[in-house]
Amino acid sequence: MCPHTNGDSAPTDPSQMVPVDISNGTSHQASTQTNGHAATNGSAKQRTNPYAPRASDFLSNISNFSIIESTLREGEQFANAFFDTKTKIAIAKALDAFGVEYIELTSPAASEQSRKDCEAICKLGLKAKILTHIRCHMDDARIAVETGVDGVDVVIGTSSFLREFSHGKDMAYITKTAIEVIEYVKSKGIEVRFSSEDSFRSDLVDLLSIYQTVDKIGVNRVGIADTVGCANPRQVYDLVRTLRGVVKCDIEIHLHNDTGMAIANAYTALEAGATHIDTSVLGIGERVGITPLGGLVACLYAANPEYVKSKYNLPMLREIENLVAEAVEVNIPFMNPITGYCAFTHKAGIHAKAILNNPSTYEILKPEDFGLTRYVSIGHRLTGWNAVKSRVEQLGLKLTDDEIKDVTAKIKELADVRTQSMDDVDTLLRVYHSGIQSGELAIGQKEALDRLLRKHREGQDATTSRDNSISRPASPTQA
Ligand SMILES: CC(=O)SCCNC(=O)CCNC(=O)[C@H](O)C(C)(C)COP(=O)(O)OP(=O)(O)OC[C@H]1O[C@@H](n2cnc3c(N)ncnc32)[C@H](O)[C@@H]1OP(=O)(O)O
Ligand SMILES: O=C(O)CCC(=O)C(=O)O
Ligand SMILES: [Zn+2]
Repeated sequence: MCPHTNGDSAPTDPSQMVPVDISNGTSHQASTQTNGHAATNGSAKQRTNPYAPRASDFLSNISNFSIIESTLREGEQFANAFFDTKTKIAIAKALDAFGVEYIELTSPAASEQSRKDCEAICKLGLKAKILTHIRCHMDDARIAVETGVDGVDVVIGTSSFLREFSHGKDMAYITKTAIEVIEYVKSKGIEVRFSSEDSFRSDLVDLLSIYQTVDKIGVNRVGIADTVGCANPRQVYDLVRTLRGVVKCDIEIHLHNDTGMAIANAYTALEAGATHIDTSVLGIGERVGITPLGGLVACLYAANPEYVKSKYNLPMLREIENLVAEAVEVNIPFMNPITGYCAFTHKAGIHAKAILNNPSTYEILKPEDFGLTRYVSIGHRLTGWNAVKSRVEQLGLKLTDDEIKDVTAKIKELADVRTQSMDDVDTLLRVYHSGIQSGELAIGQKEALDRLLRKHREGQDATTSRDNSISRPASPTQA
């Protein structure tokens, strides 16, 4: 496996982790769901979460949205990205199998190979609709409609920065060209979207006026773009909501992550009435990229798990992220939602105890819904006797609670020097258990325990060196 990618969301040394068996009646399923947040069934009284998404909000599309997956367009703008045809096809097929509604491809005007790749992906017969992304220009539009795409995403900058320093056109020219391009694409019987680049630094009157114009001529969607990642959730809510009152067509949003707001802004856009969200796998794109597919899915799953599970093949997420990470030669970030390597590993004793009783205490996402495993880490000084007890039971050892507390103290003493591997902990538990069984050990007899551990280690060293002398095979190079 590529060193950059993830095998599971567990730390690289699984020997330090206890996989938690959720089939023992302590799973999320044993709890009840309240607005996507699980509440315990036991003595704890259930209350409605006042901060949960309000189903009564008639504008909200939290449970009614489409993803426009732009790894093969915005993602190709990531500094490290080069996708050959085979890789593009593999990514497109994986995204389709995951269930995204749209796949957006680089402009066929960018290069001859980009055009051929666009045609090749259109011919795959995927369920997802294939879009390409072009400048607001008739030359690009003519090339795009010939590729076989299901729709064309048209964009042009409307902020004074871009009008002055990018294309140099005024709003009258932009509006006239937009109408020409939209009508042309529509005449070919395919979808068309019009987007203003750098929307959050554009004049609101200019924006609403051009969106209203293109809505009237029958554009399928209008797009808002936070091209420089400057927007905050409140600004996103205000702009989307205002636009919702002005156009009848769908509303797409494209959010850059320069200030870390891309997921929160996407969520807010849906609450305000946006219908389509742009994503890329791992968020790759220009600079630090855009709303990541995995992070958005995590956020929307937390709001409505059943809806998200019904739309997308969630266990595929890890595979898709690994595919793209490998293609662009980056690591999966350790703090990535869902697939970050510690995303479902619990460490502190207080957390571990509660998780073992009911995973919903410290998890908003169920690892099993993403084909992943929950782990409890116990070989460290923050561990507690409840976590150790769970391991004792997994190993089939019989110890009283007081004995488990006693051996937990030993784990902490050892872990004050260095973190103990799972093998270290298991050995200690077994030695402790056999000492208790044989009567060589009683609670609190630290020296006796140290003696037993030393004896065990010496016995092991002897076995290992005997084994080595008998069975160590000659290495291939020596043969
Ligand atoms: C915010 C975004 O991510 S938008 C999408 C970005 N995507 C891309 O840029 C796709 C890859 N780009 C390319 O391959 C090339 O830039 C091409 C083929 C599109 C254009 O290449 P060139 O003709 O060599 O122009 P260059 O890239 O230097 O400059 C962009 C040109 O497009 C014009 N332009 C920029 N944005 C737009 C727009 N939205 N609509 C119409 N024209 C535009 C500029 O004025 C400039 O025109 P000029 O040739 O008269 O100076
Ligand atoms: O077409 C769009 O809506 C967005 C274009 C883009 O990538 C951006 O503005 O950052
Ligand atoms: Zn972008």
